[in-house]
Amino acid sequence: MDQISAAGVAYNQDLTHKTILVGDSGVGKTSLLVQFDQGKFIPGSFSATVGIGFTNKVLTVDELKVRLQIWDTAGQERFRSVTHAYYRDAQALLLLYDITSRSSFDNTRAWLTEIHEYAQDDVVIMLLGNKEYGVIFLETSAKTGLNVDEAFMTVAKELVRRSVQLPIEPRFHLHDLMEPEKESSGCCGFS
Ligand SMILES: Nc1nc2c(ncn2[C@@H]2O[C@H](COP(=O)(O)OP(=O)(O)OP(=O)(O)O)[C@@H](O)[C@H]2O)c(=O)[nH]1
Repeated sequence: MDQISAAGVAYNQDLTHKTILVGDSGVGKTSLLVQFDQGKFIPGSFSATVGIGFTNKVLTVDELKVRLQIWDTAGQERFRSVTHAYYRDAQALLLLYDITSRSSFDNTRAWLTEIHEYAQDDVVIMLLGNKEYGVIFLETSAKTGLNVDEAFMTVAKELVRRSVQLPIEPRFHLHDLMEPEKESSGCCGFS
């Protein structure tokens, strides 16, 4: 039955939205889902997903419960035909690439071609750049203005954060240089 959110949106909370993670092997699909589901990252040796499995998550959007059934697929080429079979029922697809791997980004074009071929026309598609270089990362569009303000604001915030964390302190204090106070002889004091 439809529920009305605080924002006046009618939405059936009983619906489960099939959401699929796709992308090259090793881009981090399983790791992303584990992080989202369990809030942890297990570094170490990479074991490629074989087959397909799902995790259920319920999110709250404007006070509405949104049920996601998130499928983690195997990125290896030999499992591709299995993955295609799942595209048809998907309401959302998260296409991952690894920002440290150029080939995984180049291959997103082929992934999108497959998505357009096998998935529903109105599927929600999100491109995600996973992993990190230890630098701030944002994608922008000078055309649409996407993240343009955010890019400069993010840098400005980081500059402020660093200056707050690392205040410029004098390396020594004046009183460290002064001779220890001599015992007052009483001869020269002011009274
Ligand atoms: N540094 C770093 N390593 C990551 C990140 N995400 C995943 N990894 C590592 O990348 C390797 C591959 O991650 P997986 O999550 O198994 O990749 P996958 O996309 O599920 O791979 P397939 O199952 O073969 O499709 C593992 O060694 C992870 O620990 C990340 O955000 N940062």
